[in-house]
Amino acid sequence: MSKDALIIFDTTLRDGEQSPGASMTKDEKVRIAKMLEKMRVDVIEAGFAIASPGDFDAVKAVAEAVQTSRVCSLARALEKDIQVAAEALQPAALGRIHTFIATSPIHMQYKLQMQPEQVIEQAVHAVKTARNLIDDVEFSCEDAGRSEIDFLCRIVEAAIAAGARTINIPDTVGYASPEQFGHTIEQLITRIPNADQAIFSVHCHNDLGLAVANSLAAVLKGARQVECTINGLGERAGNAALEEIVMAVRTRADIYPVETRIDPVHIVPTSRTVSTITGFAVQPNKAIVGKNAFAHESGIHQDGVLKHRETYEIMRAQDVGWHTNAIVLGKHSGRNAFRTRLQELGIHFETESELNTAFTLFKQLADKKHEIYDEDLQALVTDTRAANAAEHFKLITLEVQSKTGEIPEAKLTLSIEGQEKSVSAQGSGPVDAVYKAIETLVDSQASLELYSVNAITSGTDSQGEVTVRLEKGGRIVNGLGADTDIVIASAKAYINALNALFGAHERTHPQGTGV
Ligand SMILES: CC(=O)SCCNC(=O)CCNC(=O)[C@H](O)C(C)(C)COP(=O)(O)OP(=O)(O)OC[C@H]1O[C@@H](n2cnc3c(N)ncnc32)[C@H](O)[C@@H]1OP(=O)(O)O
Ligand SMILES: CC(C)C(=O)C(=O)O
Ligand SMILES: [Mg+2]
Repeated sequence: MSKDALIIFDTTLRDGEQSPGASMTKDEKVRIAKMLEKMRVDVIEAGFAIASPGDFDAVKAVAEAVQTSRVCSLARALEKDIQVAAEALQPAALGRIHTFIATSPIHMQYKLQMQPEQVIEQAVHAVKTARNLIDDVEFSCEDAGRSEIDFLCRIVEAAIAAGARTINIPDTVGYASPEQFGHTIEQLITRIPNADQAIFSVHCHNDLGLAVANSLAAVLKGARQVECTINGLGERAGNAALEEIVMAVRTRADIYPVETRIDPVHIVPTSRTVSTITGFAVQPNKAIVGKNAFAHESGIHQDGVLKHRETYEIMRAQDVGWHTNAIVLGKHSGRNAFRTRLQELGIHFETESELNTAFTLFKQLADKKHEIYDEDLQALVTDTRAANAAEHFKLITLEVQSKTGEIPEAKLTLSIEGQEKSVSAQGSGPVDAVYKAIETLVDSQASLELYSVNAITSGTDSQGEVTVRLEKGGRIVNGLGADTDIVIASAKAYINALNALFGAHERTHPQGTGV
């Protein structure tokens, strides 16, 4: 089936900038415009030239910087707006003036305070004025989503006759529903006698979360330009998201009879740039560009993806500019994902029982911590190996009391060669109390040469990793312990060092003395 071209009109720099707090400088607009050009966006609406001297300069700068995409400026249906837009677009290799006027009864009566006939007259005059200045003129019926169909047919026919080559039908307040909006487009295209002389475009807002659905419904009924923004940025709840439109028509080529020129590999980098410049974070579950859009945490999905990616992915992460999809280890993960990640990290267990111990420890950790990072896994492997080694000393329970103005106290139960022993001790701090309690039971006669704590990853739910170095009679041993509770990590590290000191694998300093 041969496909029609779907023109992608990006208005991140105009409607996107109308989001409160999203305004951009001239240089920022140029930076984003160059990325849009690289992505092969057909039309870039760079701003509303009459809005301010800064926006005039920005439209002009984008017009100078961009060569292969068409650059557009918005203008009310007023001569002065259109003249200023044309002036800003002077340097453009390919320019477009986009003029508009509202067509809904509520806008005409209360905002414009004009009769419908006057609105048609002003629209025609605006289109003619623009056509005298530039070849490519787009006309929009603002609030078309709430306009009467007969009036829309009349004004659009007049605008086409006046020279508009693109007719844009905006759902300005995001009121439309897909079936109804598709029907509106279908009626306009079939009822307007000169409809074949223009490309029909849609511009949908997301007040009911339907911007993309409405745009795609319109495409099915003959719209061949979609106005959209990166990350769905835009007035109020935003506009249709460019990345969703582009990937929907590409992924469901079986449904949509159109194709875009967009190179989707630039989508994620552009999304990030827009987010950084505007300070509007992308929600993690946002389609295509959200951090979780290609991430899998649950074991059944991970197992499926590892066996055959398409079981849970309808697009390739790399196609839209992600480095890769992601298998995120967490409490819902299964053995297949766990084993695969360990293999990628070069960690191999000798026996299935070691892997099982590690998996049990991993699940315990995942209950305490949202996400398990590679560093967590490495610490966990140390713990597993310690847990599987023949141990003299094993931590059974630990309770620490630490209160402002009171001396910290640790109550500890250790298994020493299979026999459980309990003790309490006080210390200058919680860790000191724990170490005194351990020594009361073990009496190792070793001296503590080093105690250090590191957060393994960032965040307050990060694991603390404790390293302890003990020295006895010239023998030096290190112990490691990791836990989300750093006092427990400290106890584990100390006991791990004691096991090394009294076990078969102690490490001796080459000189046999000191550190
Ligand atoms: C749906 C949309 O996204 S439309 C675009 C919205 N974007 C913006 O408004 C951003 C840029 N806007 C601006 O900087 C300013 O509003 C300006 C420079 C355009 C106009 O500023 P002001 O002259 O001070 O007018 P103000 O904004 O207060 O009111 C808008 C005027 O334009 C009129 N108007 C609104 N739309 C149109 C139109 N499409 N064609 C002609 N006149 C229009 C209004 O009726 C009102 O006229 P009035 O002052 O005679 O009552
Ligand atoms: C100016 C027009 C196209 C607009 O942004 C809208 O109606 O939402
Ligand atoms: Mg809009």
